[in-house]
Amino acid sequence: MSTEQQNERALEAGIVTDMSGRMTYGSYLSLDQLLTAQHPVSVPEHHDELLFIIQHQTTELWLKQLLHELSSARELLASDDLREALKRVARVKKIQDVMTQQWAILATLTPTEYAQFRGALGSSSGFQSVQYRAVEFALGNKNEKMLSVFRDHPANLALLTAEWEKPTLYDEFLRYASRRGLPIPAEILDRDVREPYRETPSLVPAIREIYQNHQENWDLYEACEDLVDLEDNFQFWRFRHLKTVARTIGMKVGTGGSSGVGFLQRALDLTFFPELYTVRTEIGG
Ligand code: HEM
Ligand SMILES: N[C@@H](CC(=O)c1ccccc1NC=O)C(=O)O
Repeated sequence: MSTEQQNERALEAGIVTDMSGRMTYGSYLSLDQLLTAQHPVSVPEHHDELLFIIQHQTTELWLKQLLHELSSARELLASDDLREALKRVARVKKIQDVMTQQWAILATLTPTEYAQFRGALGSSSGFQSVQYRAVEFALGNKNEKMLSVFRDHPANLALLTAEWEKPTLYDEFLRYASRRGLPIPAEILDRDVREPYRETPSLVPAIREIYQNHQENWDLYEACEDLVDLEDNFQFWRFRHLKTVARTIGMKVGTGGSSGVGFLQRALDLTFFPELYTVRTEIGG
């Protein structure tokens, strides 16, 4: 009887099994490091703490990719390549979908289970995620006060300070639109990019022009809708976080010292691209 008939696949003669001195799957991906970087702190170790760690680590990996794509999108806009920039944004949107869906896994953690190891987490909190904060900054939610959280970690402080000083994705988009001849006001083009982006009524006519004459401005029109998708997706992530927190710790204060649910609720009032929403009120008269 052949091995196939015994429900076992035969290895082909060409398949490399002597890996000595070669690049391997594990070495290329640094799996020895990645898969030994889960260190539960509960004593005795709680079964569900591994899930809690992996959910955060996978999110951090995706945040790293988001930063990579967003930085590239900004650079492409600065070099007038809107089409390529929108490819980056398309990928960002897909990653956001995965990050939002991922909450469903952590939602299987019951309040009783979480309470059994929450105490071991001390004052650590997602509030201290430097990559999350960098993504918020890249999208326009700048907040100088956040830098102090990282004052004891020079590399993180440097990463976030660099992000704080950079124009946001929206800044780069509006600069590009200005170069394309749209009437972007000087107060936008000259704004201090370290400040949170604030709604600017004098920008609305330029956005209205894009939406009203969308056939003539098709790529800009598409870009605006992509940005709205991106903001939508970001809010979905925030909302799932809030709802997961509510079902897991109720109205308890957070380990990071905030009020918890109330603090997260207020993040839902923040907007990255306010004029893209304002224009909707005016469309169609
Ligand atoms: C049971 C699971 C979770 C609970 C109970 C929880 C709870 C909280 C609370 C209460 C805060 C407010 C800050 C504080 O006082 O601690 C917070 C902030 C935060 N958490 Fe979580 N969290 C959970 C899971 C996650 C996961 C999986 C991530 C993914 C990285 C995450 C990322 C964040 C971020 C980025 C913030 C800051 C949000 C902001 O500044 O608006 N959290 N979380
Ligand atoms: N802030 C959470 C703890 C928490 O979720 C957490 C703890 C350490 C590292 C990341 C976390 N995730 C989100 O805040 C709490 O208050 O229970």
